[in-house]
Amino acid sequence: MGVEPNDWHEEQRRIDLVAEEIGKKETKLYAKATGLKEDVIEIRKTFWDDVTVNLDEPDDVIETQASIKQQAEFLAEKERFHGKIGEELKVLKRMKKSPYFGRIDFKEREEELEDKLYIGISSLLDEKDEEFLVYDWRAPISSLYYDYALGEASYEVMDNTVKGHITLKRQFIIRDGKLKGLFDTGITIGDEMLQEALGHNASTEMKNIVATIQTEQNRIIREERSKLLLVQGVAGSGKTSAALQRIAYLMYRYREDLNPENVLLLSPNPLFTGYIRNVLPELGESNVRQNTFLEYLRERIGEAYTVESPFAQMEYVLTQENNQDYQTRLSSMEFKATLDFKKLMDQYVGGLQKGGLYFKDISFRGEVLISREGIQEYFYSLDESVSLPNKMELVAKWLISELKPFQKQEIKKDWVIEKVELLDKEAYLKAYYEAQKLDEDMFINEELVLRKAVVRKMFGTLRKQIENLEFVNSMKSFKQLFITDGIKGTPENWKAICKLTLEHLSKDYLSWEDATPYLYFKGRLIGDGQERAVRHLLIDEAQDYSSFQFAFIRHLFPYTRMTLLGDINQAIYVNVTSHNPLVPGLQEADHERITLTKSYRSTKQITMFTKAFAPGEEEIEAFNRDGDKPKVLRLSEWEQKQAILAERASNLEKGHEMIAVICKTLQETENVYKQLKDEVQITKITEETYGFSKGFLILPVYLAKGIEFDAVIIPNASSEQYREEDRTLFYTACTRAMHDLTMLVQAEPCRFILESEEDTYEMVGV
Ligand SMILES: Nc1ncnc2c1ncn2[C@@H]1O[C@H](COP(=O)(O)OP(=O)(O)OP(=O)(O)O)[C@@H](O)[C@H]1O
Repeated sequence: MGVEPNDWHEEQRRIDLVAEEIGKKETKLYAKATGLKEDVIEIRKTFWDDVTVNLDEPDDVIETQASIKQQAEFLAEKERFHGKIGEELKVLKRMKKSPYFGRIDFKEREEELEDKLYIGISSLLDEKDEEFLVYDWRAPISSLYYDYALGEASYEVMDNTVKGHITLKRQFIIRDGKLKGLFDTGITIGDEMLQEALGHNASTEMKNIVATIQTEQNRIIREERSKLLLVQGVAGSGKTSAALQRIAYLMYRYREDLNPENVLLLSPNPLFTGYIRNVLPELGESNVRQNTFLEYLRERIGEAYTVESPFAQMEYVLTQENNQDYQTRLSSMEFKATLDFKKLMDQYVGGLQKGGLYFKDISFRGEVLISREGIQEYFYSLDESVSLPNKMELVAKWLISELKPFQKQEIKKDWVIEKVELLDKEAYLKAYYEAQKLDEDMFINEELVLRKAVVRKMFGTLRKQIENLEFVNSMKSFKQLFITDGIKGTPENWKAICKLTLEHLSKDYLSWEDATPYLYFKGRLIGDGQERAVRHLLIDEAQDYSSFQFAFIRHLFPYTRMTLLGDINQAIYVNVTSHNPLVPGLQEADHERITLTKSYRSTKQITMFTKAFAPGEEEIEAFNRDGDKPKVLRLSEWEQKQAILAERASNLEKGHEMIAVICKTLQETENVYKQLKDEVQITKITEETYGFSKGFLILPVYLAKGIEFDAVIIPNASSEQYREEDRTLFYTACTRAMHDLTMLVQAEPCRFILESEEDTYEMVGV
C-alpha cells in the first residue's frame, strides 16, 4: 500500500489539530503557573508575617521552629508544583514541534472498528480528557509499534494479552509542526527513518532513538522479568541508547514509586557522562544518578588516599614496559582482578576473628584516653561467633561508655573556659535558662553549664568518630595481608607483588587494582553501608570490569536489579576481563541475555572492514548505509603531520563537524598534539575533560569509549604500534567512526589491517 497525496494532506491536518490542542493546554498551564508563581512570590514576601516568632521561653522557641518549618514546607510544595508544571510545559513545547513519530491502525479481535494509534514522546489527551491523541511510546499498547509488522499482533497489559491485527504502520518525520516525511512500512521499523536518523553528523550530545527503536533493542528496554539483564552488543549496536531508553521506560512504568535517586548509571568516563546528559531530559525525564566507577570508589575511600584511575593504569600498561616492576605489576593486576583473590581475602578476614586486627588510639587534645592496645584487648575478649561489623558496633558502644569519666574530668580544666566563646547564641541562651532553674549562685551555675556545653561539643566530635568506627585501622590491617607469611593460593611471584603493593600503600596510594579490594576489605571489617536506595543499576561498558569488581558491586547492591551492557570485542583491560559475565557460557543465576549483532553507527564499508579483526566470535552485521571505504595512507614519519592536516581538510569539505585523531596512548596523544597545535585549532581530551565542542579533537582511545565522531584519523596504525595484544584497542578506535576512517602507517601496516579483505579498504601510497 503506497502513500497517497491525500494521506499527506490528512496527516498534516491532524498535526495542525493536535498542535491547536497543545496550544490550549499550554495556555491553561501557563495560567496555572503564573498563579502559582505569584503565590510563591507573595509567600516569600510575607514569609515572616505568617510565622509566630517568640523566643522568650524554650517552649516558645520550639513552637517558633515548628511554625517556620510549616511555612517553609508550604512554600516548597508550591515551588515543587510549579516545577512540575514547568516540566509539563517543556514536554508540550517539544510535542508542538513534533507531536508523534508513528502510527499504527490496530483492530482488536472481537472489535468492529480499528483504532488509529499515534505514538510520541508523551501521552496527550483531547480537551475532554477522554481520547488519546497521542500515546506515550512507553505505554503497553505502543510496543505494537516496535515489535510487529503488518498482520497478527498482540501486547500485554495488566497480565492480559490483547490480540488483534495491524492494518497500517506509518512513520512520520515532523519538524516545527510540518510534515517532512511519511513512510508506510511493512517491516517492523522501516529503513528510511533509520537511514534518516543515522545519516546525520555526529554530535557532542547523544540523541534519543525513540522513533526508530529496533525490536531487539525494545526487548532490552522493556525487560522486567529477570534480576540481571546481560547485553552483549557489538560496537555501535545501540547499547547505550537502549540503556537510556530503558531508564526512561522504567521511570514511566514505575512513576509512582521510582524517582531519579533510585536509579544509578555507571559510565566509563566523565566525557561520556557529559555526552549522554541530554537524552533523558529530551524524553521528558530527569537525569538519574550518574557516576563513573572511579568517582564512586573515590567518594567512598575518602581523601586520605590517592586512588589511581583506570586510565592511568592503562597508560602504565601500554607505555611502561621498561619499568623494572612491569611484570610484577601486570601479574598483580591480573591476580587482584580475580575471584581467587577475593576468596583469599575472605579467608584472611575470617582469620582476623582470632587476631591481627589493628586499631587507633582514642585521643583528646593530644592525650591518649584509650590506647589501641586497650581496644584490641577488648575486641578480642568478645565472643568469636559475633560477626566483625557487629563486634565493631559493640566496641564503639564500649568506647562511648568509657569516655564518660574523661568527659567529666575535662569540665574543670582551664582550657575549657577559653573555648566558651566558640559556642553559639543558642547555647548561651540555654545556659542562662538552665542556670535560672537551679536556684543557687546564678553566675557559677551559668559558667558550669557553659563549660559542660563546651566539653559536650568537643566530645561530641569524638563520639561521632567512634560511631563512624574510625578507631579501626583498616589500612594497617589491610597491609598486613601483604606481610603475612604462608598465605595459600597466591601466584608464584606473590612476594614481589607484596613488596610492590606495600610500596604503594606506604605512600597512601591505592593503585586501581588495589582500590576495590581495599574498599571491600574495609567493608568486611566495619560494614559497608549497602546501597538500598538504588533499585536499578545500569553499567555501561561492563566488559571493562573485573570479576572482583563485579562481585564487589553485587555485594554492595544486594537487592538491586542490574543491567550490564558491554562488548567483549572492546574489552581493553585485557588483564581483567577473562571472567566477565558478558562472556557467554558463564553461568549467572536468574538472568536474561540479549545479544545485539547489528551495528548502526558506522557505514557499511567501515563495519565490513572492522568485523574482520573483531576479537570475539559474535556475528557482526552492517547496517546498510553507504560511504567511502576506509583509507590506509602509507607515508614516511615526517609526512605524518601534513597527512593529518590534509585528512582534516578533506573531512571538513565533506561537511563533517567532529573529526577525531584517536591515539593508542596519552603519550602518543601528547606527541601528535604538539605537532598539530600551532598549525590548527585542536582540542586535546584528557581524563579530566568533562565536555567537548564540535571541531577537531585528539584523544587516547580509552577515553573515546562509548563516543562517536564523523571521521576518525588513526595517526599510527603500523605493526610496531598495534600488536596482537592491542586488538581490542584498535577495534575500539576504528569503530568510533560514523562516516569516514583513515589510518596512517609509517611502516608495515598492523596485522589487523592485513587481516581484512583487501577490497574492504583503500591503500594509498607505496
Ligand atoms: N534504533 C536506532 N535508531 C537510531 N539510531 C540508532 C539506533 N540504535 C543505535 N543508533 C545510533 O547508533 C549509534 C551507536 O549507538 P550507541 O552508542 O548506543 O551504541 P553502543 O552499542 O553503545 O556502541 P559502543 O559499544 O561502540 O560504544 C548512535 O549514534 C545511536 O544514535
